[in-house]
Formats: sequence, structure tokens, C-alpha cells
Amino acid sequence: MPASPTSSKGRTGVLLVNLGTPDSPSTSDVRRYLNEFLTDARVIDMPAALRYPLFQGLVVPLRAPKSAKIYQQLWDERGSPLLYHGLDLQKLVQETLGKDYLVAFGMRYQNPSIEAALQQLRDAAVDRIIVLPLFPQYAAASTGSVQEKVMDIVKDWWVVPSISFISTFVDDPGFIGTFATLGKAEMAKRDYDHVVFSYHGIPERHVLKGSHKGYCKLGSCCNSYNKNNRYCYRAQCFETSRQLATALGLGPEQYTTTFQSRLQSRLRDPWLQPYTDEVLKTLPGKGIKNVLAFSPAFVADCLETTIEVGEEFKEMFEQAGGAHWQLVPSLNSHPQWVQAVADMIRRN
Ligand SMILES: C=CC1=C(C)c2cc3[nH]c(cc4nc(cc5[nH]c(cc1n2)c(C)c5CCC(=O)O)C(CCC(=O)O)=C4C)c(C)c3C=C
Ligand SMILES: [Fe+2]
Ligand SMILES: [Fe+2]
Repeated sequence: MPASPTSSKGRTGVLLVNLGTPDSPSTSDVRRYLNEFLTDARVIDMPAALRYPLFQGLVVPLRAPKSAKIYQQLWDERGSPLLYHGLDLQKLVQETLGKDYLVAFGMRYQNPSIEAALQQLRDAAVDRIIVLPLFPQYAAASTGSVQEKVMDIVKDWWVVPSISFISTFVDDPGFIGTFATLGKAEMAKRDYDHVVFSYHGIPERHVLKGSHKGYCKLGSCCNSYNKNNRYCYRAQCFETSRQLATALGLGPEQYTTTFQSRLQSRLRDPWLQPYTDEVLKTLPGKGIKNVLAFSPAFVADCLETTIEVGEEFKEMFEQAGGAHWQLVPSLNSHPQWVQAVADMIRRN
């Protein structure tokens, strides 16, 4: 009798993706990174005929030397925190998930590239691929851009395996729980008068463009998280704050949600408000002298957390009469976060 074909279940590929960072803090590497980042139509949503001359020709050449100085402050003996925390997470999630999974790591901009990470999964002939962009709140400029890049690459494959995306994890118990653990560790060290949850900003226009049937109007529509605003960045940030506040035992008057890192002048292009730098300057005048700050739009420390929130905002707060401003470290490769990522993958 002829032998019947055998079937063996293959591995599941996992692609963890973060935003990207320059290869080094030199001006030329920062320029290359910013050129790729700021010509992405999901980040700068202008016609290409305007975007390239304005950003490659003007904004990036002016910004690169200044950004490079800040990256030089951020860089440590292991390099860029966003990269080494990502690689640590990849290794630990691989160990946790075991041999039925193959975990790869890529960056949307620069290196290691998403192309190389997907090729690694393709070479291993994985049965299916789960893509986890490491952004808790969906934004077209972050998660959406990763999704577009992945689809753009696999569209050229002759055989495309099943692919799924985890597009938002704002209320994932492991994500919330790990930030709560880290926050409680800081709260145990001293008393705080107030908590600030500072999220990466995006232009208000981006939120309105993603509004489902006009539901989101940048008003009280974002105060509850429901099927109409599942992917509204503003509603997701508010939901993360509410969940974190509950986990930390904070009442509504004990915390404020703010937005940081705006790129353009707010006169020309308003970003989500209130702006963190403006809010923090008003706090000492209200008797709030000790602030615990979280950056829950990021799952790894990077320029936006360590330098902007941890150093620049601290200095501004102290200059405005504040006594103590403390950044809660990001999730990085905390064991509880590694477990949370593995659980999200297994559940998918
Ligand atoms: C949390 C997700 C992010 C969203 C949404 C996002 C939107 C967004 N960002 C810019 C411009 C810049 N962001 C920069 C750094 C940066 N941004 C994110 C994440 C999101 N950005 C991360 C993780 C980082 C840090 C990277 C690191 O290497 O540590 C920068 C570069 C730094 C600088 O020059 O200031 C820019 C520029 C826009 C315009 C935008 C949405 C439209
Ligand atoms: Fe950004
Ligand atoms: Fe909304």
C-alpha cells in the first residue's frame, strides 16, 4: 500500500514591531531616520508633492542636528533603549512561548527592518503570523503604518500565510497590571499629590479622519470606550488612564490625562490637548508639588519617555515651583509584561 501523507503542524510566527530609532546618534544617522519617518504618508498626511520638499528639504535638515544632540543624551552603553528593550522582549517572549512559536522583532523605520523580520518567519515556513505592533493605543501614524508596511511586503509573496494583527491593547489586563506594578513601586517610596498620564500626541485632524461615521468630535464622545470609538486614539488614551487609575486606586480628581511631543506649531495644526508642558506648569500653583508621571503610550523607554518626560518636564515642573517630578519606568522587559505579551499571542 502507498504510504499516506503525514501532516505535521508548523510553528506560529510572531512579529513584534516598534517604531524605530536611528542606527547611531550621529547627525547623519538621525537624518536618515527622520527622512524615512517624516515622509511616511500616515505620519505626515500631506500630498507627496508637498511632503518630500517640505520635510526632506527643510524640516529634517533643520531638525536632525538638534535631535542628534538629544539622542546623544539618550544613548547608553547598550545603545538606543527602544532597540535593546525590544530585543530583550523578543528573547524573553520566545523563551516563554517555547518551540511552537518563532518570535521576530522589527522596527517600522530603520533597523532591524520589518522586511528582515518577516523574511526570518518566511524562511522558517511558519503556518501563520501574528503581528503585534508595540503601541497600546491604535493610531494610523503608528499601528496603521506598521500594518500597511507588513501588507506591502507580503503582497509580493506567492504564498501568503494567515496573518492577523493585534491592533490595540489599551485595556489588556497584563499591560495595565504591569504599569500598575511599576507605579505602585514608586508610590511606595514617597507620597504623591497627583498623577499625570502623558501620551504621545497626534494632530487632532488624525483623530477626526478616523472618526467612525462622525462619532468622534474631540468632545465628550471619547469619555467612554465603546464600539463606535474602538480605534479612536483619544478615547483609547482616556480608557487607559481610567483603567490605570482603577488599578492604582486613584479617584478622577487625582489624575490628569495630557498629550506630549507635538511636532508642528499648534497655531497651524492643533494636536491633541491638553498639552503636558502647559498643564504641568499650572500644577504647583494649585498646591500640587509632587507628581508621579506615566507615559502609557510607550511600552519601552525611549527619547519620549526618558528625556522628554523624565528630564525636560521635570525641569519645567521644578522651574514652575514644583518639588518632585518622577517618571514611572516603562514596561521594557519586566517579567509581568513578558507574560502579558505571551498571553496576548496565545489568545490570538
Ligand atoms: C506611541 C506611538 C507613537 C505615535 C502615535 C507617534 C506619532 C508621531 N510622532 C511624530 C514625530 C516624532 N516622533 C518621534 C519619536 C518617537 N515617536 C514614537 C512613537 C509614536 N509617534 C516613539 C517610540 C519615538 C521615540 C523613538 C526613539 O528613538 O527613542 C520623533 C523623533 C524624535 C525627535 O526628533 O523629536 C519625531 C520627529 C509625529 C509627527 C507623529 C504623528 C503624526
Ligand atoms: Fe512620535
Ligand atoms: Fe473619540
